Amino acid sequence: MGFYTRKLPPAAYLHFAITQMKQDFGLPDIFYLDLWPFGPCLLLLTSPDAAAIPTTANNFPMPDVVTNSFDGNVGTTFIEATNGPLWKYLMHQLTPGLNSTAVKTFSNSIIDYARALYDRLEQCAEIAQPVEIQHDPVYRFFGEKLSEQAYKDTAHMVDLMLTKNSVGALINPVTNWRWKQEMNECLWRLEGEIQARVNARHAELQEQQDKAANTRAPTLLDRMLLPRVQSQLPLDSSHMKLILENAKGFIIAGYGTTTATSTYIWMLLSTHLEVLRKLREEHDRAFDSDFERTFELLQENPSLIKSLHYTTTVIHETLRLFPIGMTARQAPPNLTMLEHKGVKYLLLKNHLLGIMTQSIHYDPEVFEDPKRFRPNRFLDGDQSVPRNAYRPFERGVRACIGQALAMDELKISLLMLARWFEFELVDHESAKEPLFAHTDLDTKLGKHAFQVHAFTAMPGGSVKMMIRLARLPK
Ligand code: HEM
Repeated sequence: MGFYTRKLPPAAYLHFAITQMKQDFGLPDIFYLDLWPFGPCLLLLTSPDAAAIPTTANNFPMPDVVTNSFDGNVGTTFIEATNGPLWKYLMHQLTPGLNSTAVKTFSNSIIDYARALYDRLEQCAEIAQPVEIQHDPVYRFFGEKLSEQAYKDTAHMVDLMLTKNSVGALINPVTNWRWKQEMNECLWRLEGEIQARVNARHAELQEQQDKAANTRAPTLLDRMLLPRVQSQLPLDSSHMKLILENAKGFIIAGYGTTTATSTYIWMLLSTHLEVLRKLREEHDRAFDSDFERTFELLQENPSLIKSLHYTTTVIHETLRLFPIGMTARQAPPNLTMLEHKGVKYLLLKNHLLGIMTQSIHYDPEVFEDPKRFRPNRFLDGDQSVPRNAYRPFERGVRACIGQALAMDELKISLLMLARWFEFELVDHESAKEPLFAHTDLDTKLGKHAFQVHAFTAMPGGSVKMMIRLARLPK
C-alpha cells in the first residue's frame, strides 16, 4: 500500500491508491485493508453490489470515526454524525426543507446568486485576474447571507482541516497548539454570529407565530425553531446546541462540496472543448444566445432547467470522475459475518466498512472506458448505468439530503456562465506521464487531479483559472 500512497500529495484521498492497488492485483469485490497504526482496519466494498450491502440492502449506522471527526469543529449532533432517534428526529425536521419541491422555491435566489457571479467574472475577465468560483448553499439554512467574516472563517476552517489531515503536519506541539487556537477563533466568531441570528429569529417567530407557521417554504432554521415556538417550549441550551451544530454542518457540507464540484466542472470544460461546445448548443436551444434574454427566461420560468439534459450529464460525469470521498459504515454489533457471492467475511468489532465509490466509478467492467470524460454515457438516464454503480451522493436512507439543491445550483450556474466565459487553468503543473494507470487526468489537470481531504474532498493545490469573455459565433 505504501508504494501507492507515497506517490500521492500530502492529505490526498486514499481512494486513488486503493483503486490502483485493486486494479493491479485484480482484488475481489470485498477485501480487508489494515491501516494500523495510522488508521482503522477496513473492509473495503469495491463493487456496486458490495456497496449496496450496508446502504440500500440494509441501513448500517455511521461509524464512531465519522462522529468523532466532527468533534471539536462542527459538533457531534450534526445530522451526518448521528444515528438512531436523534438522526430520525433531524431527518424529519430538515429533509422536507430540501426536497425537490422546496428546492424550487430557492430558484430565484440561486439565479440572483449566479447573476452576481456572472458580474464578478465579467470584472475578472476585464482585468485578467485569476478567479475561484464559490457557491453559497449556506443561504438556504438561514434564508439570508452570512457576513463576509463568516465566509472567511469557513474557508479558513477548511484549510485548517486540510492541514490536520496531512500526515505528520501537527506532530510539533507548538504547531498543534497554534492550529487549535486558530480553529477555536474561527469557531468562536462563527458560532457567535449564528447564535445571534438564531436568537433574533426565535424572537421574531414568537411574535408572529401564525404568519410563520403558514409560510409556504420555511427555511431550515425555521423548521428547527417552529415546533418549539408552537409548543411554547423555551430555546434551551441543548436545542441551541443542536441548531448551532447543524447550521455549522450545513455551512461546511453544502459549501465545500458544491464549490469543489463546480471547480472540477470548469477545469474539465476548459480541457474538453467538444463537451463545452455541446453544452453551449444546448443552452442556445433551451434558452437564448443572449445573456439578458437567458436571464429573463430563467426568472420567468426556472423549471425550464429541467430540459437541460446534456448539462445534467456534464455534472453527473464530473461527479463520477471526482466523487467527494469515501463513505463509511459500521456493521451492527450483532453482525459477525458479511456474506457476498458465497464468500463469508469475518467482522470484528473494530472493522470499518469502506464504500469505495471511486473504485467503482473507475472500474472498466462497470463504466466503459472509465478514464474518459464522456457525459454522453449518462444520456440514456439510469438504463446506461448498472444498478448501484453511480453513487456520488451515496445511496439509501443516508444519501445526501442536499442533492436536489446541489444539482439545481450547478445547473443554473453552468447555464449562466458557460455560454459567455472561457476558462483556462493556470499554474496546475500538468504531469507528463500519469501517476496512476487508472486515471490520466493529471496530464490535463496537473496537481488538482488528486483530491485532498479537508471536511470533504476538494482539488489539491489552490486552483487558479484565467477568465476571458467568450467569442461568440454570430
Ligand atoms: C455536489 C454537491 C454534493 C455532494 C457530491 C454531496 C455528497 C454527499 C455524500 C456522498 C453524502 C453521504 C455521506 C456519508 O454517507 O457519509 C452526503 C451527505 C450529506 N449531505 Fe451532501 N453532497 C453535496 C451537497 C450538499 C449540500 C448542498 C448540502 C446541504 C445544503 C448537503 C448536505 C448533506 C447532509 C446534511 C448529509 C448527511 C445526511 C445524513 O447523514 O443523513 N450536501 N453528501
